[in-house]
Amino acid sequence: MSDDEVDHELLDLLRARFGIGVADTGPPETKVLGNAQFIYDNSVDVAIDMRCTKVAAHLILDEMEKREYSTSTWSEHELHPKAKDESTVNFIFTMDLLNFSFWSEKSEEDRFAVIYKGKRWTGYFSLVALLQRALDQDIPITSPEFWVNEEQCTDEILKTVFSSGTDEEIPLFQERVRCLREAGRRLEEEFDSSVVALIEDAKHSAAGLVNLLAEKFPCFRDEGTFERKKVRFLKRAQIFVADLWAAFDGEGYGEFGDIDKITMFADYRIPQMLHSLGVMWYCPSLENRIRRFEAIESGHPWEMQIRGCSIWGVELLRREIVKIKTDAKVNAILIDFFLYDLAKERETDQADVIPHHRTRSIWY
Ligand SMILES: Nc1nc2c(c(CN[C@H]3C=C[C@H](O)[C@@H]3O)cn2[C@@H]2O[C@H](COP(=O)(O)O)[C@@H](O)[C@H]2O)c(=O)[nH]1
Repeated sequence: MSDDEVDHELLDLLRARFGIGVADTGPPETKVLGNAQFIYDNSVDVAIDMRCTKVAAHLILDEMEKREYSTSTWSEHELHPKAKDESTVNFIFTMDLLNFSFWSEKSEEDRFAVIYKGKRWTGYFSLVALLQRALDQDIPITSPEFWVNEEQCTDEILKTVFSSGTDEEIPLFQERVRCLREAGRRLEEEFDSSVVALIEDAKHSAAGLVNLLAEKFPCFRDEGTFERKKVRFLKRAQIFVADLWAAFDGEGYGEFGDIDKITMFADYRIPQMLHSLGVMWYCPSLENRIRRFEAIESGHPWEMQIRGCSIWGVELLRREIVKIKTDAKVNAILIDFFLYDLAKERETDQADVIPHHRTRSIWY
Protein backbone atom coordinates (compact mmCIF):
# COMPACT_ATOMS: atom_id res chain seq x y z
CA MET A 1 0.00 0.00 0.00
CA SER A 2 1.52 3.33 -1.03
CA ASP A 3 1.86 6.04 1.61
CA ASP A 4 -0.91 8.19 0.13
CA GLU A 5 -3.32 5.24 0.49
CA VAL A 6 -2.65 4.92 4.24
CA ASP A 7 -5.46 6.29 6.37
CA HIS A 8 -3.26 8.68 8.39
CA GLU A 9 -6.09 9.67 10.73
CA LEU A 10 -6.64 6.01 11.69
CA LEU A 11 -2.87 5.53 11.94
CA ASP A 12 -2.60 8.49 14.35
CA LEU A 13 -5.54 7.17 16.39
CA LEU A 14 -3.94 3.71 16.70
CA ARG A 15 -0.59 5.31 17.54
CA ALA A 16 -2.20 7.35 20.35
CA ARG A 17 -4.30 4.38 21.54
CA PHE A 18 -1.42 1.91 21.71
CA GLY A 19 1.45 4.41 22.09
CA ILE A 20 3.32 2.77 19.22
CA GLY A 21 4.82 3.96 15.96
CA VAL A 22 5.14 7.52 17.24
CA ALA A 23 8.32 9.54 16.76
CA ASP A 24 11.23 8.50 18.95
CA THR A 25 9.96 10.86 21.64
CA GLY A 26 7.37 8.16 22.52
CA PRO A 27 3.67 8.81 23.27
CA PRO A 28 2.99 12.26 24.77
CA GLU A 29 2.96 12.47 28.59
CA THR A 30 1.78 15.48 30.60
CA LYS A 31 3.91 14.64 33.74
CA VAL A 32 1.01 15.87 35.94
CA LEU A 33 0.37 12.55 37.74
CA GLY A 34 4.08 11.93 38.38
CA ASN A 35 4.47 15.47 39.72
CA ALA A 36 1.42 14.97 41.97
CA GLN A 37 2.95 11.80 43.42
CA PHE A 38 6.22 13.70 44.03
CA ILE A 39 4.29 16.41 45.91
CA TYR A 40 2.37 13.78 47.93
CA ASP A 41 5.59 11.93 48.80
CA ASN A 42 7.13 15.18 50.06
CA SER A 43 4.08 16.74 51.73
CA VAL A 44 4.23 17.41 55.47
CA ASP A 45 1.14 19.67 55.81
CA VAL A 46 -1.35 17.59 53.78
CA ALA A 47 -1.91 13.85 54.09
CA ILE A 48 -4.12 11.14 52.62
CA ASP A 49 -5.96 8.63 54.81
CA MET A 50 -6.09 5.24 53.06
CA ARG A 51 -8.77 3.84 55.40
CA CYS A 52 -11.19 6.62 54.40
CA THR A 53 -10.06 6.37 50.76
CA LYS A 54 -11.12 2.70 50.66
CA VAL A 55 -14.51 3.52 52.24
CA ALA A 56 -15.05 6.52 49.94
CA ALA A 57 -14.24 4.34 46.91
CA HIS A 58 -17.21 2.07 47.73
CA LEU A 59 -19.50 5.07 48.27
CA ILE A 60 -18.46 6.77 45.03
CA LEU A 61 -18.65 3.60 42.90
CA ASP A 62 -22.11 2.70 44.26
CA GLU A 63 -23.48 6.22 43.71
CA MET A 64 -21.94 6.59 40.23
CA GLU A 65 -23.43 3.24 39.17
CA LYS A 66 -26.82 4.11 40.67
CA ARG A 67 -26.84 7.37 38.64
CA GLU A 68 -25.38 5.61 35.57
CA TYR A 69 -22.81 8.42 35.64
CA SER A 70 -21.05 8.70 32.26
CA THR A 71 -19.79 11.16 29.65
CA SER A 72 -23.41 11.79 28.62
CA THR A 73 -24.11 13.30 32.06
CA TRP A 74 -22.19 16.39 30.89
CA SER A 75 -24.63 17.30 28.11
CA GLU A 76 -27.64 16.73 30.37
CA HIS A 77 -27.00 19.99 32.22
CA GLU A 78 -29.44 22.63 30.92
CA LEU A 79 -26.66 25.19 30.36
CA HIS A 80 -24.19 22.92 28.56
CA PRO A 81 -24.29 23.01 24.73
CA LYS A 82 -25.88 19.96 23.06
CA ALA A 83 -24.82 20.32 19.41
CA LYS A 84 -22.11 17.86 18.38
CA ASP A 85 -20.37 20.38 16.13
CA GLU A 86 -17.73 23.12 15.94
CA SER A 87 -19.94 25.62 17.81
CA THR A 88 -19.67 23.39 20.90
CA VAL A 89 -15.89 23.06 20.42
CA ASN A 90 -15.61 26.86 20.43
CA PHE A 91 -17.98 27.17 23.40
CA ILE A 92 -15.94 24.70 25.49
CA PHE A 93 -12.63 26.36 24.58
CA THR A 94 -13.98 29.79 25.59
CA MET A 95 -15.47 28.34 28.79
CA ASP A 96 -12.30 26.58 29.88
CA LEU A 97 -10.16 29.59 28.97
CA LEU A 98 -12.14 31.49 31.65
CA ASN A 99 -13.00 28.64 34.03
CA PHE A 100 -11.37 30.03 37.17
CA SER A 101 -11.72 31.84 40.48
CA PHE A 102 -15.44 32.43 40.93
CA TRP A 103 -15.34 32.46 44.71
CA SER A 104 -16.36 35.62 46.53
CA GLU A 105 -15.84 37.16 49.99
CA LYS A 106 -19.41 38.47 49.86
CA SER A 107 -22.58 36.82 51.09
CA GLU A 108 -24.55 34.40 48.92
CA GLU A 109 -27.00 37.18 47.98
CA ASP A 110 -24.31 39.86 47.29
CA ARG A 111 -21.78 37.74 45.37
CA PHE A 112 -21.35 37.97 41.57
CA ALA A 113 -24.31 36.21 39.94
CA VAL A 114 -25.87 35.92 36.48
CA ILE A 115 -29.65 35.83 35.96
CA TYR A 116 -30.36 33.66 32.93
CA LYS A 117 -33.46 31.74 31.82
CA GLY A 118 -35.23 32.74 35.03
CA LYS A 119 -32.55 31.31 37.31
CA ARG A 120 -29.71 32.84 39.37
CA TRP A 121 -26.38 31.25 38.55
CA THR A 122 -23.20 31.57 40.61
CA GLY A 123 -19.73 29.97 40.47
CA TYR A 124 -18.76 27.96 37.41
CA PHE A 125 -22.33 27.99 36.11
CA SER A 126 -22.40 31.82 36.16
CA LEU A 127 -19.71 31.65 33.47
CA VAL A 128 -21.64 29.13 31.36
CA ALA A 129 -24.79 31.25 31.75
CA LEU A 130 -23.11 34.53 30.71
CA LEU A 131 -21.63 32.90 27.60
CA GLN A 132 -25.06 31.53 26.62
CA ARG A 133 -26.61 34.95 27.36
CA ALA A 134 -24.08 36.69 25.06
CA LEU A 135 -24.77 34.23 22.23
CA ASP A 136 -28.53 34.82 22.69
CA GLN A 137 -27.75 38.55 22.23
CA ASP A 138 -25.84 37.74 18.98
CA ILE A 139 -22.51 38.67 20.56
CA PRO A 140 -20.00 36.16 19.04
CA ILE A 141 -18.22 35.66 22.39
CA THR A 142 -17.03 32.16 21.47
CA SER A 143 -15.32 33.30 18.26
CA PRO A 144 -11.51 33.77 18.44
CA GLU A 145 -11.60 36.35 15.60
CA PHE A 146 -13.97 38.44 17.73
CA TRP A 147 -11.57 38.44 20.71
CA VAL A 148 -8.76 40.06 18.72
CA ASN A 149 -10.95 42.60 16.91
CA GLU A 150 -10.80 45.51 19.34
CA GLU A 151 -13.09 47.67 17.20
CA GLN A 152 -15.88 45.09 17.47
CA CYS A 153 -14.94 43.46 20.76
CA THR A 154 -14.59 46.61 22.84
CA ASP A 155 -14.06 46.64 26.63
CA GLU A 156 -17.60 48.05 26.85
CA ILE A 157 -19.06 45.05 25.00
CA LEU A 158 -17.07 42.73 27.29
CA LYS A 159 -18.41 44.55 30.36
CA THR A 160 -21.91 43.77 29.02
CA VAL A 161 -21.01 40.12 28.48
CA PHE A 162 -19.69 39.77 32.04
CA SER A 163 -22.34 42.00 33.62
CA SER A 164 -23.55 40.95 37.05
CA GLY A 165 -27.00 40.64 38.58
CA THR A 166 -25.53 42.06 41.80
CA ASP A 167 -23.18 44.95 42.72
CA GLU A 168 -20.16 42.65 42.58
CA GLU A 169 -18.19 42.39 39.31
CA ILE A 170 -16.94 38.98 38.19
CA PRO A 171 -13.63 38.28 39.97
CA LEU A 172 -10.48 38.96 37.88
CA PHE A 173 -12.44 40.64 35.04
CA GLN A 174 -9.33 42.29 33.54
CA GLU A 175 -7.40 39.01 33.66
CA ARG A 176 -10.27 37.29 31.83
CA VAL A 177 -10.12 39.94 29.08
CA ARG A 178 -6.36 39.40 28.82
CA CYS A 179 -6.88 35.63 28.50
CA LEU A 180 -9.35 36.14 25.64
CA ARG A 181 -7.13 38.60 23.75
CA GLU A 182 -3.97 36.50 24.20
CA ALA A 183 -5.64 33.23 23.24
CA GLY A 184 -7.22 34.92 20.23
CA ARG A 185 -3.80 36.14 19.08
CA ARG A 186 -2.16 32.73 19.59
CA LEU A 187 -4.95 30.98 17.71
CA GLU A 188 -4.63 33.53 14.88
CA GLU A 189 -0.82 33.15 14.71
CA GLU A 190 -0.61 29.37 14.97
CA PHE A 191 -3.99 27.81 14.07
CA ASP A 192 -5.63 30.16 11.57
CA SER A 193 -8.00 31.28 14.39
CA SER A 194 -9.47 27.78 14.50
CA VAL A 195 -9.88 25.76 17.71
CA VAL A 196 -10.68 22.74 15.55
CA ALA A 197 -7.26 23.11 13.88
CA LEU A 198 -5.67 23.19 17.34
CA ILE A 199 -7.49 19.96 18.31
CA GLU A 200 -6.62 18.24 15.04
CA ASP A 201 -2.95 19.13 15.60
CA ALA A 202 -2.97 16.80 18.64
CA LYS A 203 -3.98 13.84 16.48
CA HIS A 204 -6.49 12.35 18.98
CA SER A 205 -3.99 12.37 21.85
CA ALA A 206 -5.38 13.84 25.08
CA ALA A 207 -1.90 14.28 26.56
CA GLY A 208 -0.72 15.76 23.27
CA LEU A 209 -3.50 18.35 23.30
CA VAL A 210 -2.81 19.26 26.95
CA ASN A 211 0.89 19.72 26.15
CA LEU A 212 0.06 21.77 23.04
CA LEU A 213 -2.13 24.14 25.10
CA ALA A 214 0.60 24.53 27.75
CA GLU A 215 3.23 25.14 25.07
CA LYS A 216 1.32 27.60 22.87
CA PHE A 217 -0.91 29.45 25.39
CA PRO A 218 0.73 31.03 28.50
CA CYS A 219 -2.71 31.39 30.14
CA PHE A 220 -3.05 27.56 30.12
CA ARG A 221 0.50 27.00 31.48
CA ASP A 222 -0.56 26.10 35.02
CA GLU A 223 2.71 25.13 36.76
CA GLY A 224 4.42 25.73 40.11
CA THR A 225 7.55 24.92 42.09
CA PHE A 226 7.68 22.55 45.05
CA GLU A 227 10.86 21.56 46.91
CA ARG A 228 12.81 23.29 44.11
CA LYS A 229 11.20 21.08 41.44
CA LYS A 230 8.91 22.37 38.66
CA VAL A 231 5.48 20.76 38.99
CA ARG A 232 2.67 20.80 36.41
CA PHE A 233 -1.04 20.91 37.27
CA LEU A 234 -2.44 22.08 33.89
CA LYS A 235 -5.94 22.19 35.34
CA ARG A 236 -7.76 24.21 32.64
CA ALA A 237 -5.87 22.51 29.78
CA GLN A 238 -6.91 19.12 31.16
CA ILE A 239 -10.54 20.07 31.88
CA PHE A 240 -10.80 21.43 28.32
CA VAL A 241 -9.85 17.99 26.96
CA ALA A 242 -12.17 16.30 29.46
CA ASP A 243 -15.12 18.56 28.61
CA LEU A 244 -14.58 17.86 24.87
CA TRP A 245 -14.42 14.10 25.57
CA ALA A 246 -17.61 14.26 27.65
CA ALA A 247 -19.55 16.66 25.39
CA PHE A 248 -18.84 14.52 22.30
CA ASP A 249 -19.20 11.18 24.16
CA GLY A 250 -15.68 10.19 23.23
CA GLU A 251 -16.30 10.57 19.49
CA GLY A 252 -15.47 13.09 16.77
CA TYR A 253 -13.79 16.13 18.32
CA GLY A 254 -13.90 14.26 21.65
CA GLU A 255 -12.12 11.11 20.49
CA PHE A 256 -8.88 10.53 22.40
CA GLY A 257 -7.03 7.20 22.42
CA ASP A 258 -5.24 8.08 25.68
CA ILE A 259 -8.03 9.87 27.60
CA ASP A 260 -7.15 7.97 30.81
CA LYS A 261 -3.90 9.97 31.02
CA ILE A 262 -6.00 12.97 32.14
CA THR A 263 -5.96 13.48 35.92
CA MET A 264 -8.35 15.14 38.38
CA PHE A 265 -8.54 18.94 37.90
CA ALA A 266 -6.77 20.72 40.77
CA ASP A 267 -9.39 23.39 41.56
CA TYR A 268 -10.74 24.69 44.91
CA ARG A 269 -13.93 22.58 45.08
CA ILE A 270 -12.69 18.97 44.93
CA PRO A 271 -10.08 19.37 47.73
CA GLN A 272 -13.00 20.47 49.92
CA MET A 273 -14.91 17.28 48.99
CA LEU A 274 -11.85 15.08 49.57
CA HIS A 275 -11.45 16.63 53.03
CA SER A 276 -15.12 16.14 53.93
CA LEU A 277 -14.84 12.48 52.79
CA GLY A 278 -11.87 12.06 55.15
CA VAL A 279 -9.61 11.23 52.19
CA MET A 280 -7.41 14.32 52.60
CA TRP A 281 -6.25 15.90 55.86
CA TYR A 282 -4.62 19.26 56.68
CA CYS A 283 -2.16 20.03 59.50
CA PRO A 284 -3.71 22.22 62.25
CA SER A 285 -2.13 25.51 61.13
CA LEU A 286 -3.26 24.98 57.52
CA GLU A 287 -6.74 23.88 58.58
CA ASN A 288 -7.05 26.99 60.78
CA ARG A 289 -5.96 29.22 57.88
CA ILE A 290 -8.69 27.70 55.68
CA ARG A 291 -11.38 27.79 58.36
CA ARG A 292 -10.60 31.46 58.99
CA PHE A 293 -11.12 32.15 55.22
CA GLU A 294 -7.62 33.62 55.11
CA ALA A 295 -5.87 33.82 51.73
CA ILE A 296 -3.15 31.37 50.71
CA GLU A 297 -1.04 33.01 48.03
CA SER A 298 -0.69 31.38 44.62
CA GLY A 299 2.46 29.22 44.58
CA HIS A 300 2.66 28.87 48.40
CA PRO A 301 3.90 25.40 49.51
CA TRP A 302 0.54 24.84 51.19
CA GLU A 303 -1.27 25.48 47.91
CA MET A 304 1.12 23.14 46.06
CA GLN A 305 0.42 20.39 48.61
CA ILE A 306 -3.36 20.88 48.47
CA ARG A 307 -3.35 20.69 44.65
CA GLY A 308 -0.83 17.83 44.34
CA CYS A 309 -2.38 15.69 47.07
CA SER A 310 -5.86 16.22 45.56
CA ILE A 311 -4.68 14.87 42.21
CA TRP A 312 -2.94 11.95 43.93
CA GLY A 313 -5.94 11.34 46.22
CA VAL A 314 -8.30 10.95 43.26
CA GLU A 315 -5.79 8.58 41.63
CA LEU A 316 -5.80 6.44 44.82
CA LEU A 317 -9.63 6.53 44.83
CA ARG A 318 -9.60 5.36 41.20
CA ARG A 319 -7.24 2.47 42.02
CA GLU A 320 -9.43 1.40 44.97
CA ILE A 321 -12.53 1.51 42.75
CA VAL A 322 -10.84 -0.70 40.14
CA LYS A 323 -9.86 -3.16 42.93
CA ILE A 324 -13.55 -3.35 43.94
CA LYS A 325 -14.77 -3.70 40.37
CA THR A 326 -12.09 -4.36 37.75
CA ASP A 327 -14.35 -3.50 34.80
CA ALA A 328 -15.73 -0.29 36.37
CA LYS A 329 -16.28 2.34 33.64
CA VAL A 330 -14.54 4.92 35.81
CA ASN A 331 -11.51 7.15 35.23
CA ALA A 332 -10.13 10.20 37.06
CA ILE A 333 -12.28 12.51 34.91
CA LEU A 334 -15.59 10.88 35.78
CA ILE A 335 -14.67 10.61 39.48
CA ASP A 336 -13.75 14.29 39.44
CA PHE A 337 -16.91 15.39 37.57
CA PHE A 338 -19.01 13.31 39.98
CA LEU A 339 -17.35 14.83 43.07
CA TYR A 340 -17.87 18.33 41.68
CA ASP A 341 -21.56 17.67 40.98
CA LEU A 342 -21.91 16.13 44.46
CA ALA A 343 -20.32 19.24 45.99
CA LYS A 344 -22.86 21.44 44.17
CA GLU A 345 -25.76 19.28 45.34
CA ARG A 346 -24.55 19.47 48.93
CA GLU A 347 -23.86 23.24 48.73
CA THR A 348 -26.97 23.93 50.85
CA ASP A 349 -25.77 21.85 53.82
CA GLN A 350 -22.19 23.12 53.75
CA ALA A 351 -22.29 23.76 57.51
CA ASP A 352 -20.45 20.51 58.33
CA VAL A 353 -17.94 20.89 55.49
CA ILE A 354 -14.64 22.76 55.73
CA PRO A 355 -14.56 25.93 53.56
CA HIS A 356 -12.60 25.72 50.31
CA HIS A 357 -9.13 27.30 50.37
CA ARG A 358 -8.81 30.92 49.21
CA THR A 359 -6.18 31.31 46.48
CA ARG A 360 -6.93 33.96 43.87
CA SER A 361 -5.40 33.12 40.46
CA ILE A 362 -6.24 32.48 36.84
CA TRP A 363 -5.20 28.83 37.13
CA TYR A 364 -8.39 27.43 38.70
N1 LIG B 1 -12.23 19.66 39.55
C1 LIG B 1 -13.25 20.25 38.93
N2 LIG B 1 -13.35 21.58 39.01
C2 LIG B 1 -14.41 22.14 38.38
C3 LIG B 1 -15.38 21.43 37.68
C4 LIG B 1 -16.31 22.38 37.18
C5 LIG B 1 -17.54 22.13 36.40
N3 LIG B 1 -17.43 20.99 35.52
C6 LIG B 1 -18.66 20.57 34.92
C7 LIG B 1 -18.37 19.54 33.89
C8 LIG B 1 -18.67 18.33 34.32
C9 LIG B 1 -19.19 18.37 35.66
O1 LIG B 1 -20.34 17.54 35.74
C10 LIG B 1 -19.55 19.82 35.88
O2 LIG B 1 -20.90 20.01 35.50
C11 LIG B 1 -15.85 23.63 37.59
N4 LIG B 1 -14.72 23.44 38.30
C12 LIG B 1 -13.90 24.39 39.04
O3 LIG B 1 -14.51 24.53 40.32
C13 LIG B 1 -14.40 25.89 40.73
C14 LIG B 1 -15.79 26.46 40.65
O4 LIG B 1 -16.49 25.97 41.76
P1 LIG B 1 -17.86 26.76 42.13
O5 LIG B 1 -17.43 28.20 42.44
O6 LIG B 1 -18.42 26.01 43.31
O7 LIG B 1 -18.73 26.70 40.88
C15 LIG B 1 -13.50 26.58 39.73
O8 LIG B 1 -12.15 26.37 40.09
C16 LIG B 1 -13.82 25.78 38.47
O9 LIG B 1 -12.76 25.86 37.53
C17 LIG B 1 -15.26 20.02 37.62
O10 LIG B 1 -16.07 19.28 37.03
N5 LIG B 1 -14.17 19.48 38.27
